[in-house]
Amino acid sequence: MCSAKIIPFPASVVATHGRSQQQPPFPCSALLFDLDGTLVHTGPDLAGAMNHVLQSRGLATLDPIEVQHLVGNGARSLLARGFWGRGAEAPEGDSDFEAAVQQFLAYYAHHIADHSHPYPGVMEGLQRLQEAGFFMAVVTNKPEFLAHKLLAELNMAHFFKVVVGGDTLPTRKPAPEMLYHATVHMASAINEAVMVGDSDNDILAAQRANIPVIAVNYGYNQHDALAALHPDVLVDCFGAIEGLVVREQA
Ligand SMILES: O=C(O)COP(=O)(O)O
Ligand SMILES: [Mg+2]
Repeated sequence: MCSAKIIPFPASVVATHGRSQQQPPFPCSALLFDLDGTLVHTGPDLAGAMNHVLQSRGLATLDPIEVQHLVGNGARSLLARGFWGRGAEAPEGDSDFEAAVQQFLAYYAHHIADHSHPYPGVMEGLQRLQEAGFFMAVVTNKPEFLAHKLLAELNMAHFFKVVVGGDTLPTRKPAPEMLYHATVHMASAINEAVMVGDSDNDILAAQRANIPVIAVNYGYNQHDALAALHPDVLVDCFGAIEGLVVREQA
């Protein structure tokens, strides 16, 4: 059984983001979905590409579970964390690192859907949400070409009117611009949108855009860490989402 838990906003969140708690179901026309850890379990293929790069350089490989906890800030950041540990930043102007990034991207692009698959209930849930008339977008920190490739290989591309990647704009999540961009390209408005994601970046981006955010705890971040960021609702499976949104008529 799916469950959805409303996370009460403390005064600090209200003061910082200027928004009082909204109660679901949220009236909206647009749903903005994070990709890795929310729609698709990509961890094993990301780990495969990471370990390919590490191995080719004679370095120790990483446990795939460890790699998936490093996902969420794009490919360069993932690789930097794989090389130097959690919290590491991708260096600028380091030609060796840039060569490793290209090696990672090339390998990952060829193996992007070897093991990756939508989480349980995602395909059916997206189908019902589309039939209910929601406009849907993917808003991911993954490079845009990889997001398109993954969605095409998993037969998911037809659900989405727009895909915004980590390199589509000069900024990426947790900045809110990707969310604005997605709604503009769906002929919707930001105040008619709800974000769904599995990480701090998704929750913060939604709070900065002043829109409701539903966090999922089956992805790459733990329940308690997510709850501490005060998403509006925290769910433990994708099927809970359709009970939390209601299609707003224009
Ligand atoms: O960091 C990535 O490559 C993608 O992460 P996201 O889809 O969870 O934004
Ligand atoms: Mg994610």
